[in-house]
Amino acid sequence: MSAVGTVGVIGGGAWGTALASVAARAGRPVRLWARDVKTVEDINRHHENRMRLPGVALDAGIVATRSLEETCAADVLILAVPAQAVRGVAQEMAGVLPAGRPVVIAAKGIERGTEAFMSDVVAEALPQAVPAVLSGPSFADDVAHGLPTAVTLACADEAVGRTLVEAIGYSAFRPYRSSDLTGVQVGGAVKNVLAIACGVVVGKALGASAHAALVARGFAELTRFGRALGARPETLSGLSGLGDLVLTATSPQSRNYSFGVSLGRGDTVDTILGGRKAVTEGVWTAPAVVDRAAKLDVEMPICAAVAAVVAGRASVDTAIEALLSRPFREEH
Ligand SMILES: NC(=O)C1=CN([C@@H]2O[C@H](COP(=O)(O)OP(=O)(O)OC[C@H]3O[C@@H](n4cnc5c(N)ncnc54)[C@H](O)[C@@H]3O)[C@@H](O)[C@H]2O)C=CC1
Ligand SMILES: O=C(CO)COP(=O)(O)O
Repeated sequence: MSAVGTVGVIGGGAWGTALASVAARAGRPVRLWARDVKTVEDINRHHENRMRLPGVALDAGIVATRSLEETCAADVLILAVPAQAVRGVAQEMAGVLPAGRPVVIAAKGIERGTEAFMSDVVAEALPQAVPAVLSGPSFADDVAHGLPTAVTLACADEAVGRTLVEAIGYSAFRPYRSSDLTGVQVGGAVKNVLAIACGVVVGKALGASAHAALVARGFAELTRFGRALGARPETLSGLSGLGDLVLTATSPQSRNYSFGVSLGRGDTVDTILGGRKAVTEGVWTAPAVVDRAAKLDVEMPICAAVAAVVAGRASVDTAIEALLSRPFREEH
């Protein structure tokens, strides 16, 4: 792959907007596709995404558009819509994306119904793309404000991976290269589900010891699942795995964690989701993780508890009771 000129970002949410800022800071002309007309107007007129990333001044070189074709003409694409929307958007892109273009998947989750990882969804819906995955501990707000961040960027083709790192990396946004797409996606998907569980523990005031235990046992689940899928251990304990779990499972800035805190305080799933515009990926990925893990015969009791609570099959108290009643066992 030759040097990168323009970057096209697909998705006008907080993360797409933050990544557009990153690419602009890395010196790339950026085109950002958003479905929502108000977002497009906002970015072009006011250089701000007031709906999804308020208070962040955007580089005037970022041009927003509703034309997928225009955006897909860029040298590199970043796909930053919510995980459950990736297939539909990728199918739309299929008609306009030139062959051989790298598509960096920035969504974190597993597709419901198929239990597919995002790179598999893209491989099916957008076969002409060269898939890559960007994931790691990185809140959109931090990244957009230029605070230091390190992430993992995985691509099976090493040369393309290097070019992508050069295309979007700059001093405060540091992508580490990897070829382990599976491992990177396992971390990004599972940590959101575990962050909900950790939020519940905090919302119910079960104590810092319980919170730490849940992070560690959650990481054991994430690792078991990843190993069964062929992920590399060093990926799971790296930025996109343990790194992102630590961030998301402990910070009120996280939408998944704060969703869990509200659940723990007694709010219902419908009330919490009804009151927020931003996506809470763990809610949608929890059942997909559990179904995929069952097929692999991998035990994931914390993820199963979250899936049961969000589906209304168990109350928070019943789910906690069930976890605390499990037999004692060897630690692994
Ligand atoms: N916000 C963050 O700090 C980070 C988010 N991510 C991931 O990025 C993905 C997107 O998240 P955010 O941008 O934060 O969400 P958001 O809730 O801020 O925005 C979602 C955007 O997607 C658009 N959208 C929804 N369905 C769509 C569809 N079918 N077609 C086109 N556009 C659609 C919405 O209009 C909205 O602009 C998620 O998978 C999330 O886990 C990853 C790292 C950090
Ligand atoms: O993925 C993220 C940070 O790395 C964002 O987490 P939330 O979606 O929970 O806010």
